[in-house]
Amino acid sequence: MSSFSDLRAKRKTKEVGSFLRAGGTSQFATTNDPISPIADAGSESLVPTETKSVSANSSLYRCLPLSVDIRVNLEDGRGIWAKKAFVAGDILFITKPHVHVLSTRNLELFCSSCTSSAPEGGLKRCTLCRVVWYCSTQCQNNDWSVHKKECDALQRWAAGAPSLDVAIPAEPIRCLGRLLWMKQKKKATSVWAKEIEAMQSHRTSLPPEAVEGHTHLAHAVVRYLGVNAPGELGAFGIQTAADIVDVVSRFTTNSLTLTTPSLTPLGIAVSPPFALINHSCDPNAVVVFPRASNDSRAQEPLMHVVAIRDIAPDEEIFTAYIDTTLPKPLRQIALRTAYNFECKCTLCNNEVPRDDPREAVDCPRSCGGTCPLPTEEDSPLRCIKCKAAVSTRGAIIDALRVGQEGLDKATALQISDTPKALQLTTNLLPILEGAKILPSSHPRLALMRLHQSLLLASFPVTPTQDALDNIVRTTAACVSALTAVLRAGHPIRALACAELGRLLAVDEPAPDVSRGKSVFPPSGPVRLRLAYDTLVQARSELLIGFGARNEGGEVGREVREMVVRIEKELEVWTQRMKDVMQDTPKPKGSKSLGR
Ligand SMILES: C[S@@+](CC[C@H](N)C(=O)[O-])C[C@H]1O[C@@H](n2cnc3c(N)ncnc32)[C@H](O)[C@@H]1O
Repeated sequence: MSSFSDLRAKRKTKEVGSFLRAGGTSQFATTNDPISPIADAGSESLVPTETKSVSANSSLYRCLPLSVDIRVNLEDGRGIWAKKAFVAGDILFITKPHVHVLSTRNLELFCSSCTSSAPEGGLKRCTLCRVVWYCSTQCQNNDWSVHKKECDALQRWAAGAPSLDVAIPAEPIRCLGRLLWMKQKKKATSVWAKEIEAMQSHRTSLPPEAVEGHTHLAHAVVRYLGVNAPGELGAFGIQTAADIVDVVSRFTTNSLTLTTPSLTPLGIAVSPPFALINHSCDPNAVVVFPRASNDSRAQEPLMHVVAIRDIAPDEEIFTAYIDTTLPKPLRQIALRTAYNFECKCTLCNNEVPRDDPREAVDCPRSCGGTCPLPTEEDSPLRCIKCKAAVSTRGAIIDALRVGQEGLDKATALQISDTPKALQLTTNLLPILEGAKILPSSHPRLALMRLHQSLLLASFPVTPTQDALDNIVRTTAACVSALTAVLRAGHPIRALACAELGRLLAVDEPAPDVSRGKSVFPPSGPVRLRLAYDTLVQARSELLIGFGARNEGGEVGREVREMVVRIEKELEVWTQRMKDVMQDTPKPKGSKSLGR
């Protein structure tokens, strides 16, 4: 079994300590925008009328395999479509982002080039800017052609910073800086630059609040580049104010979150081929950075787009830009503000499925049915199944409000003041439970997931059986709630299941074998058997979410090793039991079995 020291070693940095991460399931990082006719590879303007294939005359996006193509339609602009059938776990395509940067707090923990965590000898810092770190000389050399510009800019920025906490520019500024330096180096006529230029911009339809944000970002980027006069921006292909707004809008609409193989956010990436994929709240594909065993370290980060359900030929491929565990009203707000569109996916189009587990309370008579969450202007609430009236509408609305406020506060405090954040989640969860809000509904599920990650982050050095059982129970509750809202094989659900298996396999400080099977979590060999079954289930889901050909990615391979180890332990245990049975003297008159 795993020991606590193993568990703690895993948690040494909060980044790699857990298979789980709190928060959303967003694949895109930031955003904003609507649909404009888009120039294809040969800069031929396409006016979208009906769904139309554009890949035949395209010289761009060479990394896309023949099994998919780019089509354009009025509803959502360009998108990627399947040309053949795929099954869940198939890798649709693999690509390296055109640019990526680490978020500031990860700069010292991961290699800025290949994004691996520190090797045994530690990372080496660039001695000039003292901001970026590399795992090897090879990675430093690979990055130098862009970093040499970035290095000067980082030094200039630090010299002009009024205080230490703003001595490093925020990641959107650094990412846009790298994008523009690379564009300058590759030349505007390169395929690389044309792919960046072809990404969708929402410049002409930005809402006023987005314009303000874009303007701030544009000013900061210009300062970071060290540009003194507008004319100097011509070197980056920027001639007018509209051009710079386009650059920022393309970035915010199309950038995505760079993650570890276990989905912990690492920074931001921009990949034009991946940015062709449209959104659905019930996606058929995901993007992951799984570190396949055959991917070379120097090539990383490599993003893999993986089918999480079977996809038929001529079906559009969708990923989710936002957290799909959120209820429809919150998903719609997130998509409108960040991506400028109204989602009409299968999940949003259904006039809110009245029993959507993302937004429901239990039946007041506990008949097994549910009632949709109340809103201020709703008519009387009734259980969908037995029609019992809910008399606690005011209390539910209060619990939802308090839960959301507390979630925002605890999320903001999770790193700077973990104990306070944990106190908040501990106090809030019973309020939501008391109001009968389903564990899979918002904000209860988000609070539970945050609570779980805070428990893990503050796991005692020598935990008691109670502390271990408590985190196992919380993780099991998260798995069960995620199972209600995410399909089997979704990477978040798969990781949660792997985390539960791993925790169940941790050595118990004080096993109580008399506990019985009906108590959760069980103890002793029953617990070990449950750990085994949970890890086997996790592995089958990881093989989908992180790609079957990738063996479920780095986490899938780790889980397989755990399964093999536990299998051996179970064998030893069974053998010991047999030995004990054989050594036990038989009561007089009893017949031996098998004779
Ligand atoms: C990352 S881009 C996706 C590719 C984009 N359609 C294109 O033509 O380049 C994101 C933008 O595509 C559009 N989009 C994506 N999914 C959509 C959907 N489900 N419905 C409508 N528009 C969508 C929105 O304008 C969004 O801001």
